[in-house]
Amino acid sequence: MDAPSFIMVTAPAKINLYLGVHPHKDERGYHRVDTVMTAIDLADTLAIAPADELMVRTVPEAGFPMEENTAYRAAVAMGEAFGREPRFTILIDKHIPIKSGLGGPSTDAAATIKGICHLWKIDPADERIDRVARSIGADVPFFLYGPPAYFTGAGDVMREVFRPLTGTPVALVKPLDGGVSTGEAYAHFDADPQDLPELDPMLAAMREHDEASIFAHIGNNLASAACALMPEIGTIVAWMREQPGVRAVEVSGSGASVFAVCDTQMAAEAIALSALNEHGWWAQAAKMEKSGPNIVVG
Ligand SMILES: C[C@](O)(CO)[C@H](O)COP(=O)(O)OP(=O)(O)OC[C@H]1O[C@@H](n2ccc(N)nc2=O)[C@H](O)[C@@H]1O
Ligand SMILES: Nc1ncnc2c1ncn2[C@@H]1O[C@H](COP(=O)(O)OP(=O)(O)OP(=O)(O)O)[C@@H](O)[C@H]1O
Repeated sequence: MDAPSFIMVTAPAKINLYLGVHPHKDERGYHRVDTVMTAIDLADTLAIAPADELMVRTVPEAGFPMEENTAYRAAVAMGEAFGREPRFTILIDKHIPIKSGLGGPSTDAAATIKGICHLWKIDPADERIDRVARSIGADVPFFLYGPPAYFTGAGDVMREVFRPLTGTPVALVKPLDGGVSTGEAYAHFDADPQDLPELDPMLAAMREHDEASIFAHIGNNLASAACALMPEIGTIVAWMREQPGVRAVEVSGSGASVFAVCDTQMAAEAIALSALNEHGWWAQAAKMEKSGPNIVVG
């Protein structure tokens, strides 16, 4: 059988089990951040095929120019880093909502980088890859590594990898329309900085794979900026805390999504259903995953 003329790459979302934003910034204006992230099984899918020129399309259609798409920017950056022309058609099936704090733009970029590595037969461990990833966005390196991990620097420097929490159920809920822009959330944080949640107990719990302790130490000091920019997020947090079968609730990254770690998949699905039916919010049940983007065809 002939090899397929395209590859398919899954691009899973993430949630931040811990996010601690420090008040000081680096020379680029990026905040120092400590974060523990895990991938989840809500995913975009990318089809990447060799073509005459670089073209990126999304379904549903994006309301911004293709050149601004992180997948396009990642392909251009790969071309520059490896001295080749990135001639591909990239079709992205979008399932991860935009401005949701679930890392959609970043995972699409990481999936593009992994896909191009595969097509150009580049070792993904090549040192140029990490630089390309960081040039697209702070969350992109996480998606290249995959398992739950502790990142520091601007949230783009990997410090420690942990055992996956694969299969742990989560309910995701966000306001139906709109979201929070990451840049605006950080700007709001500067105007009203918040204390750091405790990091060491979370890292110890991740090392010991102690689920009860991990979920007891979930925290995010960017959450109040997200809630200030979009007060409905605070309503969702309070509502989710009252739902049965919930172990922990937190805003993911810069919002607008809120996640609840649940006892069972059924509890996560019941929460998603009530959020949708009773409040008209966007909602989805998901599970924690063990890796970032994966090539599934090709
Ligand atoms: C909120 C998180 O998702 C938590 O994982 C990340 O910190 C954000 O990662 P991201 O979406 O990949 O962010 P980027 O696209 O790199 O940055 C968007 C904007 O957020 C702000 N930003 C981002 C990361 C960081 N450590 N400090 C910042 O101040 C900057 O204004 C930047 O222009
Ligand atoms: N592949 C992509 N998918 C979605 N949005 C993209 C993509 N590429 C670029 N964008 C731009 O990114 C903007 C959203 O980025 P932003 O970082 O604010 O939100 P996010 O979806 O919450 O991502 P994150 O969780 O990484 O912070 C969109 O409004 C759009 O203009």
